Amino acid sequence: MESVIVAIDGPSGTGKSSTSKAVAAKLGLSYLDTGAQYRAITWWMISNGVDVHDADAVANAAGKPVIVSGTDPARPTITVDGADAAGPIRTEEVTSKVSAVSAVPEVRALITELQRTIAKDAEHGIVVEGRDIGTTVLPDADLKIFLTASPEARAARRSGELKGVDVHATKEALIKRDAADSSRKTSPLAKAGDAVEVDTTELTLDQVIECVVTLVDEKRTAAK
Ligand SMILES: Nc1ncnc2c1ncn2[C@@H]1O[C@H](COP(=O)(O)OP(=O)(O)OP(=O)(O)O)[C@@H](O)[C@H]1O
Ligand SMILES: Nc1ccn([C@@H]2O[C@H](COP(=O)(O)O)[C@@H](O)[C@H]2O)c(=O)n1
Repeated sequence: MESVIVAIDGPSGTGKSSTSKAVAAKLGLSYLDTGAQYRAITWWMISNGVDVHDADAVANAAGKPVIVSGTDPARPTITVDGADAAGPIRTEEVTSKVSAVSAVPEVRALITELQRTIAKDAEHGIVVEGRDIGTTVLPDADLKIFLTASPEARAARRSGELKGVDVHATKEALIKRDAADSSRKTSPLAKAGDAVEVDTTELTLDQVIECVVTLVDEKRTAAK
């Protein structure tokens, strides 16, 4: 198996981005952060005065922004209408509104199409991380991983990133976002039936990376 497609899904803060970037870099693969794309379209909606809780308004505007993702794991990029969106998509406002926008079927249809095109064009293969990659976007991925971790571990990790942020409030916000993402009708956050579940609660990031690299190697060996 020359080119390999790896799907990594899971709830917020389980280590999807950190793991996917490192695995892609180690194996010479491309990397796609699909959460960044949903954040980018949310940022565009906010910036253009679209009420994110009005699903019809979001659906009508969904085709307007041009979202481009750079897939080098050493320097992933995201632009909206040509402007760098890497900073603005990480604000508290975008984080609190992204689940409403990502639940709109028209948004998901457009972004899913974009994701499939990027995966198809990745010459050496790609690691794609998100919530519905193994179930919907790339159901034929060579390897599917579903990362989990306790809410306490995830909140502690996030609070470590954002100095001075209250761990309890962070935990509640994570739980709320996961509940919204898991309960939406279209393509909810879910583990694919054939995904390997890795509980990262007691693992270091390096151990998780090693685990995924080993699983990819096993797949490649089995395919020879
Ligand atoms: N196994 C681990 N042990 C300790 N810290 C970790 C581990 N995995 C990731 N982290 C840290 O946890 C934080 C969240 O990780 P990351 O952004 O990769 O999660 P995520 O699943 O992509 O989150 P989100 O879905 O919200 O974007 C980062 O600061 C990262 O360095
Ligand atoms: N495949 C995906 C990926 C993400 N989402 C939505 O985007 C939000 C932000 O994701 P992060 O990984 O950057 O935290 C997430 O909460 C989902 O609402 C999605 O729907 N599908």
